[in-house]
Amino acid sequence: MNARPIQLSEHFRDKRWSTSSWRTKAAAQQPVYDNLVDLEGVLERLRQMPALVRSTECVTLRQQLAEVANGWGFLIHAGDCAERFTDIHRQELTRKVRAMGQMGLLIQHATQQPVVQVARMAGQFAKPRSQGMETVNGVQLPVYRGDIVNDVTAHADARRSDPQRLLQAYLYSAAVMNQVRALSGESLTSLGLSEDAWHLSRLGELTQEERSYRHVVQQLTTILKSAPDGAYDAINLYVSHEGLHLAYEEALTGTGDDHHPYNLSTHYLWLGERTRQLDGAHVEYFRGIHNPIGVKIGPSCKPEELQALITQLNPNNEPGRLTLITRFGKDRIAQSLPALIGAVQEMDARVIWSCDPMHGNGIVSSQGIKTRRFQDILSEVRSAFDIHDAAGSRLGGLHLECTGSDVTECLGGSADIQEATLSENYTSACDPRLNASQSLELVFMISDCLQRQALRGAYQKTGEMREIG
Ligand SMILES: O=C[C@H](O)[C@H](O)COP(=O)(O)O
Ligand SMILES: C=C(OP(=O)(O)O)C(=O)O
Ligand SMILES: [Mn+2]
Repeated sequence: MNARPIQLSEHFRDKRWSTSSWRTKAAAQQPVYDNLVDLEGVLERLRQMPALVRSTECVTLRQQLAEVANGWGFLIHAGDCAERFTDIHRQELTRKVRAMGQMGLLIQHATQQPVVQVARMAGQFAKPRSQGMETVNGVQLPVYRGDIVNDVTAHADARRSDPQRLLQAYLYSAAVMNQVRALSGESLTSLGLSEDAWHLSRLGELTQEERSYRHVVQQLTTILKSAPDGAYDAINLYVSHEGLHLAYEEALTGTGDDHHPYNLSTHYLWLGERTRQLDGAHVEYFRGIHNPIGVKIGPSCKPEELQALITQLNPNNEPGRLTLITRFGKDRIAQSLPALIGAVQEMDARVIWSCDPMHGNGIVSSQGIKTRRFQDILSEVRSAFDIHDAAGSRLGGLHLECTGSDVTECLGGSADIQEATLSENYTSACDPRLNASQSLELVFMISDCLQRQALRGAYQKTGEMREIG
């Protein structure tokens, strides 16, 4: 079905876009550099650097996402809150790719539909912050803004914005991308899917839920054993990051094979909750690139504002171009989401709805550590499914902060992480991530919602109608 173009306001139609037109607008959350000559030198070097992705890969991802927007398939978008240069480590990367693949397999098993996997990886180095300054041990310091800007160490020198980090971020992204590409097309099984990798050995006294998780893993293991190598579990991972540091993004924007502008440092970019001002520099940059994009939507977003954002970011109403990533918090989703769904339905906008159950559920432990409760995260995802179902809409994606190793950053889950043990292996430099077992558990615990949705009647696969269930 061809989507109806959305009416662009005159205000917008008149404006010419270029890779640098964002510079005429107010840009939130940008670092301040004290040496602009150094900065310009680094940006010039970045402009000469090879692309990290091909525009044709972005087009393929857009096509796969178009299927999801049309009701066929599911998007899993997940990874670190902030990648760190020092965490870029061969085995750690393999664990992250494996965890993504395992979540993908569980979703595919529940829905019997394709899963599109996009990692927050190979460039997720820039962080927007609530405050510009913080006090550590009585000393006022600029906040950490991600490894692309400064260092997390609580010292004035470390917190200075250093332009050389832009080049390092590019080079580390290239190194990560190289490993992602090396694993692409491999079978996930070849990365090792032992009982340990499914975190089965953790389960002690088996509850009903744990028994059925074990059963699903056994089924998957049988399917994987009988399928030809890679037929069911081939790794096909796209990469993404928040398009925050606009000078960096501009330097890595080039012309694609189809002669349109693309950000060639990543397949997919998203616009953050703190930088999606309608008249701001980030929206200006995003509207011109042809990559598939996402935009975070928090409780402050009004229906008319969402409609204006959609109009600016996807004026031709192309399915696969735009994902709305909602992040309200478990207690606010019921109040915020229905009116926004109504706004999207009113304009017949072809978007993917994705749920980020992380960023509205942050809490601080009694020892002052940033954390999130597994139960709150699960509750927001379940509510998102229910609210979309009730409104005749469809939840097409899940957006998580998680990692492939055994960190202790979020509370609860079957690993039962408590406040007292949070500091045992808390390595995130920004927000708390689900560890590998909590991630698999979360995805498993929404299998019923995924299944119900997949069986819920008619859906549209590009060009044809099919009935299931
Ligand atoms: O990842 C998201 C934001 O950068 C993060 O939640 C901001 O954290 P802050 O409120 O500690 O600045
Ligand atoms: C900054 C982030 O989220 P949000 O913009 O939703 O706060 C993030 O995804 O890490
Ligand atoms: Mn985050």
